[in-house]
Amino acid sequence: MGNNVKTGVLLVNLGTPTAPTAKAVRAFLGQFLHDYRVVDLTRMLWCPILHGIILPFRSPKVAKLYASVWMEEGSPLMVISRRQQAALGQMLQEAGIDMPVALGMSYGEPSINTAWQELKAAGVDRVIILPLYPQYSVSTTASVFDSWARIMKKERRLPAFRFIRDYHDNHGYIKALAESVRASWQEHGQSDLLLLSYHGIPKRFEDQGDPYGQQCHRTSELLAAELGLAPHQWRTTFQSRFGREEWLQPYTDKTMESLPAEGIKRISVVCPAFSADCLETLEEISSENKEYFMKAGGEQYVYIPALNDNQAHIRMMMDLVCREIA
Ligand SMILES: C=CC1=C(C)c2cc3[nH]c(cc4nc(cc5[nH]c(cc1n2)c(C)c5CCC(=O)O)C(CCC(=O)O)=C4C)c(C)c3C=C
Ligand SMILES: [Fe+2]
Ligand SMILES: [Fe+2]
Repeated sequence: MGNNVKTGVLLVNLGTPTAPTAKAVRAFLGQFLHDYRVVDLTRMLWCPILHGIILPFRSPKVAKLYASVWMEEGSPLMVISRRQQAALGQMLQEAGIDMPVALGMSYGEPSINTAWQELKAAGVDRVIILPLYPQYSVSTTASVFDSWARIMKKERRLPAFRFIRDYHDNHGYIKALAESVRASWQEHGQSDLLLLSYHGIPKRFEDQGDPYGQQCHRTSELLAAELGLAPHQWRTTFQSRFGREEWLQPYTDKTMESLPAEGIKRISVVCPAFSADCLETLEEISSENKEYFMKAGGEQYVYIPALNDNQAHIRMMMDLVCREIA
Protein backbone atom coordinates (compact mmCIF):
# COMPACT_ATOMS: atom_id res chain seq x y z
CA MET A 1 0.00 0.00 0.00
CA GLY A 2 1.33 3.42 -0.91
CA ASN A 3 2.33 5.63 2.01
CA ASN A 4 0.29 8.52 0.65
CA VAL A 5 -2.99 6.65 1.10
CA LYS A 6 -4.78 7.79 4.23
CA THR A 7 -5.93 4.80 6.23
CA GLY A 8 -8.65 4.74 8.88
CA VAL A 9 -9.87 2.15 11.34
CA LEU A 10 -13.51 1.24 11.66
CA LEU A 11 -14.24 -0.50 14.96
CA VAL A 12 -17.62 -2.23 14.98
CA ASN A 13 -19.70 -3.76 17.72
CA LEU A 14 -23.31 -4.82 18.06
CA GLY A 15 -25.05 -1.72 19.37
CA THR A 16 -27.26 -1.14 22.37
CA PRO A 17 -30.36 0.83 23.36
CA THR A 18 -30.03 4.60 23.89
CA ALA A 19 -31.83 4.41 27.24
CA PRO A 20 -32.90 1.69 29.68
CA THR A 21 -36.55 2.16 28.75
CA ALA A 22 -39.05 -0.14 27.04
CA LYS A 23 -39.34 2.30 24.13
CA ALA A 24 -35.60 2.50 23.47
CA VAL A 25 -35.11 -1.25 23.94
CA ARG A 26 -37.97 -1.90 21.52
CA ALA A 27 -36.38 0.30 18.87
CA PHE A 28 -33.04 -1.48 19.31
CA LEU A 29 -34.45 -5.01 19.35
CA GLY A 30 -36.72 -4.17 16.42
CA GLN A 31 -33.76 -3.30 14.21
CA PHE A 32 -31.57 -6.14 15.52
CA LEU A 33 -34.16 -8.89 15.19
CA HIS A 34 -35.19 -7.84 11.67
CA ASP A 35 -31.71 -8.74 10.43
CA TYR A 36 -31.85 -11.93 8.32
CA ARG A 37 -28.34 -12.82 9.52
CA VAL A 38 -29.70 -13.01 13.07
CA VAL A 39 -33.16 -14.51 12.49
CA ASP A 40 -33.50 -16.27 9.15
CA LEU A 41 -37.14 -17.32 9.35
CA THR A 42 -39.46 -16.23 6.53
CA ARG A 43 -40.88 -12.80 7.36
CA MET A 44 -44.44 -14.07 6.94
CA LEU A 45 -43.81 -16.29 9.95
CA TRP A 46 -41.35 -14.12 11.93
CA CYS A 47 -42.91 -10.63 11.68
CA PRO A 48 -46.15 -11.57 13.48
CA ILE A 49 -44.16 -13.26 16.28
CA LEU A 50 -41.71 -10.36 16.52
CA HIS A 51 -44.28 -7.54 16.45
CA GLY A 52 -47.04 -9.39 18.29
CA ILE A 53 -45.10 -11.14 21.05
CA ILE A 54 -41.37 -10.50 21.33
CA LEU A 55 -41.19 -6.70 21.02
CA PRO A 56 -44.20 -5.91 23.26
CA PHE A 57 -43.38 -8.45 25.99
CA ARG A 58 -39.59 -8.64 25.93
CA SER A 59 -38.84 -4.90 25.70
CA PRO A 60 -40.16 -3.85 29.16
CA LYS A 61 -38.59 -6.93 30.77
CA VAL A 62 -35.20 -6.39 29.17
CA ALA A 63 -35.35 -2.61 29.87
CA LYS A 64 -35.33 -3.42 33.60
CA LEU A 65 -32.25 -5.57 33.12
CA TYR A 66 -30.51 -2.76 31.22
CA ALA A 67 -31.46 -0.37 34.05
CA SER A 68 -29.66 -2.65 36.52
CA VAL A 69 -26.31 -2.28 34.70
CA TRP A 70 -26.69 1.24 33.24
CA MET A 71 -23.72 3.55 33.88
CA GLU A 72 -23.78 7.28 34.52
CA GLU A 73 -22.52 7.90 30.97
CA GLY A 74 -24.85 5.38 29.29
CA SER A 75 -25.10 1.75 28.28
CA PRO A 76 -21.96 -0.16 29.30
CA LEU A 77 -21.37 -1.45 25.75
CA MET A 78 -21.43 2.09 24.35
CA VAL A 79 -19.36 3.64 27.14
CA ILE A 80 -16.68 0.95 26.87
CA SER A 81 -16.67 1.00 23.06
CA ARG A 82 -16.03 4.76 23.12
CA ARG A 83 -13.17 4.20 25.56
CA GLN A 84 -11.70 1.56 23.24
CA GLN A 85 -11.98 3.94 20.29
CA ALA A 86 -10.22 6.73 22.20
CA ALA A 87 -7.53 4.42 23.58
CA LEU A 88 -6.72 2.92 20.17
CA GLY A 89 -6.61 6.41 18.61
CA GLN A 90 -4.20 7.55 21.30
CA MET A 91 -1.99 4.47 21.06
CA LEU A 92 -1.69 4.87 17.29
CA GLN A 93 -0.91 8.55 17.68
CA GLU A 94 1.76 7.86 20.29
CA ALA A 95 3.32 5.37 17.88
CA GLY A 96 3.45 8.14 15.26
CA ILE A 97 0.80 6.49 13.09
CA ASP A 98 -1.69 8.93 11.56
CA MET A 99 -4.86 6.85 11.45
CA PRO A 100 -8.28 8.06 12.55
CA VAL A 101 -10.40 5.55 14.46
CA ALA A 102 -14.18 5.59 14.08
CA LEU A 103 -16.80 3.55 15.94
CA GLY A 104 -19.85 2.09 14.23
CA MET A 105 -22.59 -0.14 15.59
CA SER A 106 -24.54 -2.76 13.63
CA TYR A 107 -27.80 -1.61 15.22
CA GLY A 108 -28.60 1.91 16.41
CA GLU A 109 -26.23 4.87 16.54
CA PRO A 110 -23.49 5.59 15.77
CA SER A 111 -24.25 3.39 12.77
CA ILE A 112 -21.58 1.92 10.55
CA ASN A 113 -22.59 4.52 7.97
CA THR A 114 -22.10 7.35 10.48
CA ALA A 115 -18.63 5.99 11.22
CA TRP A 116 -17.79 5.73 7.52
CA GLN A 117 -18.93 9.32 6.93
CA GLU A 118 -16.56 10.45 9.70
CA LEU A 119 -13.65 8.59 8.13
CA LYS A 120 -14.51 9.93 4.68
CA ALA A 121 -14.63 13.48 6.02
CA ALA A 122 -11.15 12.89 7.48
CA GLY A 123 -9.88 12.07 3.96
CA VAL A 124 -9.63 8.32 4.47
CA ASP A 125 -9.23 6.30 1.28
CA ARG A 126 -8.46 2.95 2.85
CA VAL A 127 -10.47 1.39 5.66
CA ILE A 128 -9.53 -1.40 8.02
CA ILE A 129 -12.73 -2.85 9.37
CA LEU A 130 -12.33 -4.53 12.72
CA PRO A 131 -15.53 -6.13 14.02
CA LEU A 132 -14.84 -6.60 17.72
CA TYR A 133 -16.03 -10.20 17.69
CA PRO A 134 -13.00 -12.46 18.25
CA GLN A 135 -14.90 -15.47 16.89
CA TYR A 136 -16.56 -15.20 13.48
CA SER A 137 -20.30 -15.82 13.33
CA VAL A 138 -22.77 -15.36 10.53
CA SER A 139 -25.03 -13.57 13.05
CA THR A 140 -22.47 -10.92 13.95
CA THR A 141 -19.44 -10.64 11.65
CA ALA A 142 -21.28 -11.43 8.40
CA SER A 143 -23.89 -8.86 9.32
CA VAL A 144 -21.17 -6.20 9.64
CA PHE A 145 -20.03 -7.11 6.15
CA ASP A 146 -23.60 -6.80 4.82
CA SER A 147 -23.89 -3.31 6.29
CA TRP A 148 -20.57 -2.31 4.79
CA ALA A 149 -21.57 -3.64 1.37
CA ARG A 150 -24.90 -1.80 1.55
CA ILE A 151 -23.11 1.46 2.36
CA MET A 152 -20.56 0.94 -0.41
CA LYS A 153 -23.39 0.47 -2.93
CA LYS A 154 -24.03 4.21 -2.65
CA GLU A 155 -20.42 5.26 -3.22
CA ARG A 156 -19.05 6.24 -6.64
CA ARG A 157 -15.47 5.97 -5.43
CA LEU A 158 -14.89 2.91 -3.28
CA PRO A 159 -12.15 3.13 -0.70
CA ALA A 160 -9.74 0.23 -0.49
CA PHE A 161 -10.67 -1.89 2.48
CA ARG A 162 -9.63 -4.85 4.56
CA PHE A 163 -12.05 -6.82 6.66
CA ILE A 164 -10.65 -8.57 9.74
CA ARG A 165 -12.84 -11.64 9.85
CA ASP A 166 -11.83 -13.01 13.23
CA TYR A 167 -8.98 -13.16 15.72
CA HIS A 168 -10.02 -16.11 17.89
CA ASP A 169 -6.52 -17.63 17.87
CA ASN A 170 -4.47 -14.43 17.84
CA HIS A 171 -1.62 -14.73 20.33
CA GLY A 172 -2.03 -11.17 21.64
CA TYR A 173 -5.71 -11.85 22.31
CA ILE A 174 -5.01 -15.14 24.10
CA LYS A 175 -2.23 -13.54 26.15
CA ALA A 176 -4.44 -10.60 27.12
CA LEU A 177 -7.16 -13.04 28.24
CA ALA A 178 -4.65 -15.13 30.20
CA GLU A 179 -3.33 -12.01 31.89
CA SER A 180 -6.83 -10.99 32.99
CA VAL A 181 -7.52 -14.49 34.39
CA ARG A 182 -4.24 -14.48 36.31
CA ALA A 183 -4.97 -11.02 37.72
CA SER A 184 -8.35 -12.28 38.95
CA TRP A 185 -6.80 -15.38 40.54
CA GLN A 186 -4.27 -13.18 42.28
CA GLU A 187 -7.06 -11.09 43.77
CA HIS A 188 -9.57 -13.83 44.62
CA GLY A 189 -7.50 -17.02 44.73
CA GLN A 190 -7.55 -19.76 42.10
CA SER A 191 -10.93 -21.44 41.69
CA ASP A 192 -11.79 -25.14 41.25
CA LEU A 193 -12.81 -24.43 37.67
CA LEU A 194 -12.39 -21.76 35.01
CA LEU A 195 -15.66 -21.61 33.08
CA LEU A 196 -15.40 -20.07 29.62
CA SER A 197 -18.88 -18.90 28.69
CA TYR A 198 -19.49 -17.77 25.09
CA HIS A 199 -22.58 -16.18 23.58
CA GLY A 200 -24.45 -19.00 21.83
CA ILE A 201 -25.91 -19.32 18.35
CA PRO A 202 -28.60 -21.69 17.06
CA LYS A 203 -27.12 -25.17 16.48
CA ARG A 204 -28.70 -25.04 13.02
CA PHE A 205 -26.31 -22.20 12.08
CA GLU A 206 -23.36 -24.44 12.94
CA ASP A 207 -24.87 -27.33 10.97
CA GLN A 208 -25.07 -24.95 8.00
CA GLY A 209 -21.39 -24.09 8.23
CA ASP A 210 -20.96 -21.29 10.77
CA PRO A 211 -17.49 -21.91 12.31
CA TYR A 212 -18.34 -19.92 15.45
CA GLY A 213 -18.55 -22.90 17.83
CA GLN A 214 -15.28 -24.39 16.55
CA GLN A 215 -13.54 -21.05 16.95
CA CYS A 216 -14.86 -20.72 20.51
CA HIS A 217 -13.48 -24.16 21.38
CA ARG A 218 -10.13 -23.24 19.82
CA THR A 219 -9.94 -20.04 21.87
CA SER A 220 -10.65 -22.08 25.02
CA GLU A 221 -7.94 -24.64 24.22
CA LEU A 222 -5.37 -21.94 23.54
CA LEU A 223 -6.26 -20.04 26.71
CA ALA A 224 -6.15 -23.21 28.82
CA ALA A 225 -2.74 -24.05 27.33
CA GLU A 226 -1.46 -20.52 27.97
CA LEU A 227 -2.60 -20.83 31.62
CA GLY A 228 -1.21 -24.38 31.94
CA LEU A 229 -4.58 -25.78 32.98
CA ALA A 230 -5.33 -29.52 33.16
CA PRO A 231 -8.50 -30.69 31.35
CA HIS A 232 -10.55 -30.91 34.58
CA GLN A 233 -9.72 -27.28 35.44
CA TRP A 234 -11.61 -25.60 32.61
CA ARG A 235 -14.84 -25.99 30.66
CA THR A 236 -16.56 -24.28 27.71
CA THR A 237 -20.27 -23.38 27.78
CA PHE A 238 -22.70 -21.25 25.74
CA GLN A 239 -25.03 -18.59 27.14
CA SER A 240 -27.81 -16.19 26.03
CA ARG A 241 -30.16 -18.69 24.39
CA PHE A 242 -32.94 -16.94 22.46
CA GLY A 243 -36.03 -18.71 21.12
CA ARG A 244 -37.09 -22.33 21.26
CA GLU A 245 -34.75 -24.18 18.94
CA GLU A 246 -31.59 -25.91 20.13
CA TRP A 247 -28.51 -23.70 20.55
CA LEU A 248 -24.88 -24.67 20.97
CA GLN A 249 -24.39 -26.85 24.04
CA PRO A 250 -23.55 -27.21 26.88
CA TYR A 251 -25.69 -24.34 28.14
CA THR A 252 -24.13 -22.00 30.72
CA ASP A 253 -27.19 -21.81 32.99
CA LYS A 254 -27.71 -25.60 33.13
CA THR A 255 -24.00 -26.07 33.86
CA MET A 256 -24.15 -23.58 36.74
CA GLU A 257 -26.97 -25.55 38.31
CA SER A 258 -25.11 -28.85 38.06
CA LEU A 259 -21.53 -27.92 39.02
CA PRO A 260 -21.91 -27.88 42.84
CA ALA A 261 -23.27 -31.45 42.78
CA GLU A 262 -20.05 -32.45 41.00
CA GLY A 263 -18.11 -31.05 43.95
CA ILE A 264 -17.11 -27.88 42.09
CA LYS A 265 -17.95 -25.06 44.51
CA ARG A 266 -15.54 -22.27 43.57
CA ILE A 267 -15.54 -21.04 40.00
CA SER A 268 -14.33 -18.12 37.99
CA VAL A 269 -16.13 -17.21 34.80
CA VAL A 270 -14.66 -15.47 31.77
CA CYS A 271 -16.56 -14.53 28.58
CA PRO A 272 -14.01 -14.46 25.74
CA ALA A 273 -16.55 -13.69 22.97
CA PHE A 274 -17.31 -10.28 24.45
CA SER A 275 -14.66 -7.66 23.78
CA ALA A 276 -16.62 -5.20 25.94
CA ASP A 277 -18.76 -5.77 28.98
CA CYS A 278 -22.45 -5.48 28.21
CA LEU A 279 -25.84 -6.69 29.32
CA GLU A 280 -24.95 -10.30 28.56
CA THR A 281 -21.93 -10.26 30.87
CA LEU A 282 -22.83 -7.71 33.56
CA GLU A 283 -26.37 -8.94 34.12
CA GLU A 284 -26.65 -12.47 32.71
CA ILE A 285 -23.27 -13.74 33.91
CA SER A 286 -22.38 -11.50 36.89
CA SER A 287 -25.83 -11.64 38.40
CA GLU A 288 -28.33 -14.16 36.97
CA ASN A 289 -25.97 -17.12 36.55
CA LYS A 290 -24.24 -16.39 39.83
CA GLU A 291 -27.60 -16.85 41.49
CA TYR A 292 -28.13 -20.24 39.80
CA PHE A 293 -24.70 -21.39 40.95
CA MET A 294 -25.00 -20.18 44.54
CA LYS A 295 -28.55 -21.53 44.91
CA ALA A 296 -27.32 -24.93 43.75
CA GLY A 297 -24.71 -24.96 46.56
CA GLY A 298 -21.83 -22.98 45.05
CA GLU A 299 -19.52 -21.12 47.46
CA GLN A 300 -17.44 -18.69 45.42
CA TYR A 301 -18.28 -17.16 42.05
CA VAL A 302 -15.98 -14.64 40.43
CA TYR A 303 -16.75 -12.94 37.13
CA ILE A 304 -13.62 -11.89 35.24
CA PRO A 305 -14.37 -8.68 33.30
CA ALA A 306 -14.09 -8.44 29.51
CA LEU A 307 -10.84 -7.04 28.11
CA ASN A 308 -12.57 -3.67 27.56
CA ASP A 309 -9.97 -0.89 27.30
CA ASN A 310 -7.11 -2.86 28.92
CA GLN A 311 -3.78 -1.81 27.47
CA ALA A 312 -3.04 -5.37 26.30
CA HIS A 313 -6.38 -5.47 24.48
CA ILE A 314 -5.83 -2.13 22.77
CA ARG A 315 -2.30 -3.18 21.81
CA MET A 316 -3.73 -6.33 20.24
CA MET A 317 -6.13 -4.17 18.21
CA MET A 318 -3.22 -2.00 17.10
CA ASP A 319 -1.22 -5.06 16.07
CA LEU A 320 -4.18 -6.48 14.12
CA VAL A 321 -4.65 -3.19 12.30
CA CYS A 322 -0.95 -2.60 11.63
CA ARG A 323 -0.56 -6.09 10.19
CA GLU A 324 -2.98 -5.01 7.45
CA ILE A 325 -0.88 -2.05 6.37
CA ALA A 326 2.56 -3.66 6.65
C1 LIG B 1 -20.45 -12.19 21.02
C2 LIG B 1 -21.08 -12.38 19.93
C3 LIG B 1 -22.53 -12.46 19.75
C4 LIG B 1 -23.20 -13.43 19.01
C5 LIG B 1 -22.59 -14.57 18.24
C6 LIG B 1 -24.60 -13.13 19.11
C7 LIG B 1 -25.62 -13.88 18.50
C8 LIG B 1 -26.99 -13.70 18.73
N1 LIG B 1 -27.61 -12.84 19.63
C9 LIG B 1 -28.96 -12.96 19.57
C10 LIG B 1 -29.92 -12.26 20.34
C11 LIG B 1 -29.64 -11.23 21.28
N2 LIG B 1 -28.40 -10.80 21.68
C12 LIG B 1 -28.54 -9.73 22.53
C13 LIG B 1 -27.53 -8.99 23.12
C14 LIG B 1 -26.17 -9.07 22.79
N3 LIG B 1 -25.57 -9.97 21.93
C15 LIG B 1 -24.22 -9.71 21.83
C16 LIG B 1 -23.28 -10.43 21.09
C17 LIG B 1 -23.54 -11.55 20.28
N4 LIG B 1 -24.75 -11.99 19.86
C18 LIG B 1 -23.97 -8.56 22.66
C19 LIG B 1 -22.61 -7.90 22.78
C20 LIG B 1 -25.15 -8.18 23.26
C21 LIG B 1 -25.34 -7.09 24.31
C22 LIG B 1 -25.87 -5.79 23.80
C23 LIG B 1 -25.97 -4.76 24.90
O1 LIG B 1 -26.71 -3.79 24.69
O2 LIG B 1 -25.35 -4.83 25.96
C24 LIG B 1 -29.93 -9.44 22.69
C25 LIG B 1 -30.52 -8.24 23.46
C26 LIG B 1 -30.77 -8.47 24.86
C27 LIG B 1 -31.95 -9.40 25.05
O3 LIG B 1 -33.06 -9.08 24.61
O4 LIG B 1 -31.72 -10.47 25.60
C28 LIG B 1 -30.65 -10.38 21.92
C29 LIG B 1 -32.12 -10.49 21.72
C30 LIG B 1 -29.25 -13.92 18.55
C31 LIG B 1 -30.66 -14.33 18.15
C32 LIG B 1 -28.02 -14.39 18.04
C33 LIG B 1 -27.74 -15.38 16.98
C34 LIG B 1 -28.57 -15.82 16.10
FE1 LIG C 1 -41.40 -6.83 10.66
FE1 LIG D 1 -26.58 -11.61 21.04
